[in-house]
This record gives sequence, structure tokens and C-alpha cells, in this order.
Amino acid sequence: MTLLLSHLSRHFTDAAALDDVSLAIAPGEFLALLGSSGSGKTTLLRILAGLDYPQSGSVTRGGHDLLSMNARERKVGLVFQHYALFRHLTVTENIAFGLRVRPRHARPSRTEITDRVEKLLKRVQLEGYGGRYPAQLSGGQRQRVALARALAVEPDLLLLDEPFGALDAQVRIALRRWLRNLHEELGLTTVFVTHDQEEALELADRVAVMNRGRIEQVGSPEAIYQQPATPFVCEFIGKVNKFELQREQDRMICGALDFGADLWAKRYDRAVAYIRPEHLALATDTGWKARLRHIYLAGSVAHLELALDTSEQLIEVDVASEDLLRLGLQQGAELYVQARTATVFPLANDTGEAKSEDRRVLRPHQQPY
Ligand SMILES: Nc1ncnc2c1ncn2[C@@H]1O[C@H](COP(=O)(O)OP(=O)(O)OP(=O)(O)O)[C@@H](O)[C@H]1O
Repeated sequence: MTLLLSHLSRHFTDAAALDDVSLAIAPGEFLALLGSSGSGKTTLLRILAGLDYPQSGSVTRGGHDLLSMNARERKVGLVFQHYALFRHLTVTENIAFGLRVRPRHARPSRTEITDRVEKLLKRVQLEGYGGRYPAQLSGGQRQRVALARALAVEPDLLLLDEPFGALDAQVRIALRRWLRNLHEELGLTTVFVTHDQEEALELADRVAVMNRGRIEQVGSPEAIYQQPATPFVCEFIGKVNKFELQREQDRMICGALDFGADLWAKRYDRAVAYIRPEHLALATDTGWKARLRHIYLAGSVAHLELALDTSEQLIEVDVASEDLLRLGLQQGAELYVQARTATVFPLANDTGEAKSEDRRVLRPHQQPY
């Protein structure tokens, strides 16, 4: 059943935590809410869980109003960043907790509970750990117990708030892949909050990028990375170089590069171009003249830092390490940089505001003069 969030707004005293958020989450989808601190991710999750309420807007699942149901009726499983396990209960007792506290008529029998816990322990790869206490587990194991506990109540919706946030990098990566596999097995609709873009891009079917209580873009990880829809998404996701373009005789120009004479260029005097390091290329005689300042070798890729001759602006270019060796480039070398593709937003002449609706993907070329 599709989960439909429609025009949700939630204001606290000083500012909007959610500002007119609409989103459709398909059954079985793994959706990541990605954004910087304070962008409204947790508020959105809490509203879905029934721990908070919006001032306006609606949430429906299969046409039923979710906001009028209490947390238990919503059938959600929740996992937070900080292990909310009960320290005085064993792993088995923690996992069974949500079932044991049900009213008698809704409570499974003792043997059913034992069976279910055993299956869950297997599912989260913690067979044989049932008798341990949380203090006797690693951080990653505790989060898997928390997940088993969330799954024990057979939720229709799984809500995960930075579940791996407190773990070290290697454990995080291992658990991330494990979670993705688990999701493929169970097919549970999952909403995952994170501020770690790598985690979101690797895990999710779709990513919703949040900024100041609004959804800037929602799409597949590939679309978010390759076709960022707003300047915020360009700057927030991955690495990017930013350039200012000026109109010259109906063409948008940045130094030696011509970004074309698209119709929209005639209506704007300035624009901003975002170019990823891997979309810049080195050239021997045309393009932006630059000096190589630093080479950061990272295995098969070399990250180059260059200073543009005209503006001294620092830019980053990624090239294959092999090419770097072949060209014999060294710090201090003078060379040229060309752009293969750029995401360009014109700036409104009056306010200077970037116009996301007039976004273009352009392939700049060397100026004809
Ligand atoms: N109970 C509250 N009272 C007042 N302001 C709040 C409350 N809860 C959240 N906010 C504010 O709402 C905004 C969004 O908070 P929220 O926790 O949803 O952000 P977030 O994206 O989850 O951030 P983080 O990644 O830091 O957890 C923030 O500006 C926050 O200060």
C-alpha cells in the first residue's frame, strides 16, 4: 500500500522543521531521507511513527488516514541511532518485548514468541546470543538486536533513524550491505534517515534530499548524483566545482569556455555552473589555463588541485592515475582544463537568485575567438 505524505508542515516556535512536504513511498521501497543537521529528517520520521504531529497536511496508507491512528495501530518498527535496548533484559527478552507488552487478546502464545525470537536471531545473524545482555555485545550487534526487536511486531513500515550513526566506519559499511540484503529478503517498506550521502546512495532505491524542512529532490541515487535538480543538491552531493558565467552577446561565457546560446541565455545576464571533478579534463592548448598545485593520488584515481590563471580560483579535477603518469605531470605544471558537461542555473537579473526551473545540462566548448 502506497504511503502518501501530502503538504506536511510542522513549525516549532522559531522556525519550520517541515515546510510543505509531499512524497509518495511505494510498497516495499527503501527510501533514504538525506540532509544536513536540522533539515527536518527526524521530524518527518517521528510524524510517520506517531511520536509527533504536523500542524497541517496528511499521511495516508492505502487511503487510510495514518495520523488518526495511534503508534501501535500504525504497525511501524523503529530503530534509533542510540541503542534503545533495555540494559537489564537479555537479547531474547529485548526482542520479545514488543510482543509481551501487547494486551492479552493480541499477544502471541509463549511458544510462538520463542519461535519468532529464534527466527529473528537467525535473521540478524545472532544465533546463540539470546542469553546475553546488551553490555556483552558490540555496537553493531546491538543495532542488529534493535532491528530484530523492531521486526518482531511484524511491522508494515520500518523506520530507521541513523541506525549506524554511532558505529565506526568499517562496521557501518558491513551493516549497510547486510541491511540492504535483509531488505531484499523481506521487502518491507523502509524509511532510513541519514546525513551520510554515501550510505544513502548505496542503500536506497530512492533518495529524498532535504534542506530547511523542504524536499529539494527525490529520485534514484543515480539521478540525484548525475542530474542534481537544484544548486543545493549540486553542492550537497559529491564533489563539485562552481563557476560564474556572464552573458556576452547572447552567449554564456566563463573565461575561455563558451556555454552556448540557449534561448534562456537571452533572458539572463548571469548564471552559475556546477561541474564535477570527473567531468573536467586536461588539455594541452585550449580551455581554461591553469597551474597544477597538488596531486592527491588515491589508488586508480588522482585528484588534482589546480588554480585558474585568470581568477586564481581553485578547482578540482579527477583523472585516472595511469593518465597522470603517462602525461608525466608534476606539481607546478601549466596546462589547460576543459569541461565535458556542466549543470547550469541562470541567476535572476533582479534578485540574483538561482532559477532551478530553468536548469540546463550543457557541454561547453572553447570560445570561437
Ligand atoms: N521539539 C522541538 N522543539 C523545537 N524545535 C525543534 C524540536 N524538534 C526539532 N526542532 C527543530 O526543527 C528543525 C528540524 O529538526 P530535525 O531533528 O527534524 O532535523 P534533522 O534533519 O533530523 O537533524 P539531525 O540530523 O541533526 O538529527 C531543527 O531546526 C530543530 O532545531
